[in-house]
Amino acid sequence: MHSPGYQQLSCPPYPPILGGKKLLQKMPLCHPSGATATSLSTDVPDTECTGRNHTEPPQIPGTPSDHHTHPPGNSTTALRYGHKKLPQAIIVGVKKGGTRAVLEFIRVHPEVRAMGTEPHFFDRNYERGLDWYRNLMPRSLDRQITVEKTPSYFVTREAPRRISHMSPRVKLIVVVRNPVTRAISDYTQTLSKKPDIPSFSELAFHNRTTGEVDTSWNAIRIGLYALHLQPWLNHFPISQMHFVSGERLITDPAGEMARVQDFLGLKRLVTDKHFYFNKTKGFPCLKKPGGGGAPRCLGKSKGRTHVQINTEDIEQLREFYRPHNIKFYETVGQDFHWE
Ligand SMILES: Nc1ncnc2c1ncn2[C@@H]1O[C@H](COP(=O)(O)OS(=O)(=O)O)[C@@H](OP(=O)(O)O)[C@H]1O
Repeated sequence: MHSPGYQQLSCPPYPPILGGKKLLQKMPLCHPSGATATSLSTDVPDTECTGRNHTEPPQIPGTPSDHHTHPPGNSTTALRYGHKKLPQAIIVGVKKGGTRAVLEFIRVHPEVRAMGTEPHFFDRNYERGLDWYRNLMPRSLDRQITVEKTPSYFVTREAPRRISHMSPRVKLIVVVRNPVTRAISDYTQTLSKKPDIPSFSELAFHNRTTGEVDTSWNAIRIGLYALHLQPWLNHFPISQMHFVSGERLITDPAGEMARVQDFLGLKRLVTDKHFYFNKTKGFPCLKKPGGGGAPRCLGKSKGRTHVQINTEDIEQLREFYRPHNIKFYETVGQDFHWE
């Protein structure tokens, strides 16, 4: 996890919120003390190392530090001679899909510069303007592309219009995962912060006996991918969107990242040589390039043990999502095999 300094928050505690479901909706995020932004996400590049502690320093927008990036060979050059650009590619979703893994893996590429934290510009900070947004980005050389990730964009109604207004040619990456597993992952995360919330089943179903699913609960609603995709298609051709399988990202990270690099028009430099399977974590992790130093796994909040949910509930949710999944597969022309 992050260092204590990273976790220190400068805003007051939230007022008590009544009702379990509200507790599970996204609340405005506090920011690390000293940050000038009010709503940068706490989903930071919380990579952990095998062998030594490798916590990254806090990101303070607008300061000329290089912690936005991992150090590929030419990052120093980019820092000295580069300039801040609006992103040419954005990982727009989905929450708990595997977005941090894609960002950390793609930023290994020497032609990629990435912002480490989530700026939440197109949902929470839009009124701050494009100059504010650009200033958050790391410096990059002309040939390098700038990438950011904010998974809540995918379910933000205004985001497609706002993003296309910024740049109609921006490339969009969506990391999708079985919506049932995604919902359980989302709930597990909330439960870890608020242990007193109602059970998953109480929140997921209006009526447990009839199996009527409560689509107003965010953890369920986010998984209606076909629904959320429609507004994007009013602003972007589907060819400008790339869908990463959150499942394959775990079983074959190099394969998924090859497709991401192709989509971004990058040479396939992030390959199977960069990954190893960490048995303790149960996930692929990054090898340290050149063999020196420690390898890097994502942090403890990535790859949590999920809350146990009874099989009938899971089966009912699978049934519920099936037609939505099929519509999604048809729209994107790809079968993710979530049945
Ligand atoms: N290599 C690797 N290491 C660790 N975790 C990995 C990896 N690849 C994918 N994942 C999956 O990423 C899930 C978290 O998704 P996100 O990063 O999108 O979460 S967040 O929305 O930013 O909070 C996280 O979900 P949980 O397993 O539920 O914790 C992981 O399953």
